[in-house]
Amino acid sequence: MERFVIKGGNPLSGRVRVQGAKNAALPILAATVLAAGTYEIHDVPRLNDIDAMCRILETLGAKVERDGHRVSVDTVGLCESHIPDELMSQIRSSVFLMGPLLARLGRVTVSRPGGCAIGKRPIDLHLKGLACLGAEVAEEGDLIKCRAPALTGAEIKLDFPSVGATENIMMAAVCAEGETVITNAAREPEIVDLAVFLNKMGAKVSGAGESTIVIQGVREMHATVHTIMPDRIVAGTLLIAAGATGGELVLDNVVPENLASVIASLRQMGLRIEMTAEGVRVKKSPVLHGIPHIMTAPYPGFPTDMQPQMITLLSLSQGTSRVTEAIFDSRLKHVDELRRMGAEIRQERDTVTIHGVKRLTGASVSTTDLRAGAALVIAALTAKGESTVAGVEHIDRGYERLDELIRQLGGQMNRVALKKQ
Ligand SMILES: CC(=O)N[C@H]1[C@@H](OP(=O)(O)OP(=O)(O)OC[C@H]2O[C@@H](n3ccc(=O)[nH]c3=O)[C@H](O)[C@@H]2O)O[C@H](CO)[C@@H](O)[C@@H]1O
Ligand SMILES: C=C(OP(=O)(O)O)C(=O)O
Repeated sequence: MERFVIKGGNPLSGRVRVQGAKNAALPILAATVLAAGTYEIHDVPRLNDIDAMCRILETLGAKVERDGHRVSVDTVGLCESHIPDELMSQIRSSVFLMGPLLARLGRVTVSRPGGCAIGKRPIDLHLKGLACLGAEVAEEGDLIKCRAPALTGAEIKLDFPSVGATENIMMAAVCAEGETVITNAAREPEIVDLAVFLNKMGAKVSGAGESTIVIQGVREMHATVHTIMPDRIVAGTLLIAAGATGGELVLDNVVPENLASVIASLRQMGLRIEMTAEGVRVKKSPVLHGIPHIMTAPYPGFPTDMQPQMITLLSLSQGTSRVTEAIFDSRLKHVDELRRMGAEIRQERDTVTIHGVKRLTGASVSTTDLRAGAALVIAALTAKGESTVAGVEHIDRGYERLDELIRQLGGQMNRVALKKQ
């Protein structure tokens, strides 16, 4: 086990190329199962979640080779349709293999997926969608067994625009007989990247990025080469880290449109953000102002994955702000930890009211999820004195070597092994 030891007070400044997106790389790696062949995927971030996905692909019979950010996956020998529980429970994205395995092998057996502990995360919409395409879904104890000798296109209206359900259904439908129409689909940019990948494989997916996605089933698909889109959440986290520490950063490999709601909020607070040819630049701002109310929402709304980092920044901004978490039912666990660092935050169910303070104070804090961890790291980078952040393994799920990056930008952050008791 490791923890981060952070000494606050240094502004983060410099230039960074933002990593490829975890939430695009994971479904795209799962999609390699759809057609036998050797895929080459570039800009895959080096993260715990990617390691876990590669282990699952190997367990299914694929060969995976990694060289830095390049991953090659050979799915010719793929034959296994059961993902063991210890692998399923390591990541949320293990669930993405259901659709592609059903399409390729006609069967799949899984248990409940893991992922960040941010509330109840049922998979009913995934299962309903697969059933609409003709899969027989049986729950036996902890196991979910799906069979579908053939999948048939269908009209599927999602009760909520779930990112994972949209992706799973898209992957199951690409080889189904006939047309599938997904309405109330999620519109996240990672869904567009997945659709681009599937279309390079020979699929016919249109409308990704909009609420209605239409998929014409095809008989044959093939392996391809792809570069993963930039990680909008990592970019947003770094913008907030620069703003909170009073630094100036240039971020390359950013698609500013994908961050529109975050950039709009940061500008409203007084941060100066400019577009560059490669991405964005954030400049020092003398004063930051609170925001009356931010509510998380499906894309293009304010992302739930940026909510914890935003609460840290608002804790250091003048005036009173409110934030409502409307996507997950237990994603405010960082609030207690930020209070221990001197933040003035009151919580009422899923809404927090924040009274900005001038400075936070170093403390020993701990995280049980990825973005809450990022929020605590940012808080520690601004705080007076030293902080320790435990739960580093959660942060490593989504941020590639965050400690090295922060040091490169002038912050004082070290990874320290916890002594065995
Ligand atoms: C690997 C990945 O891409 N993870 C992202 C994905 O997670 P994930 O795909 O799990 O998120 P969803 O969009 O599915 O979940 C959103 C909401 O829908 C509910 N729900 C979802 C599925 C279902 O079958 N039934 C159901 O009720 C969830 O409990 C949650 O309240 O989108 C989330 C919302 O933007 C992000 O926070 C995660 O970073
Ligand atoms: C919640 C997240 O990830 P996951 O869905 O993989 O748990 C996240 O990336 O913030």
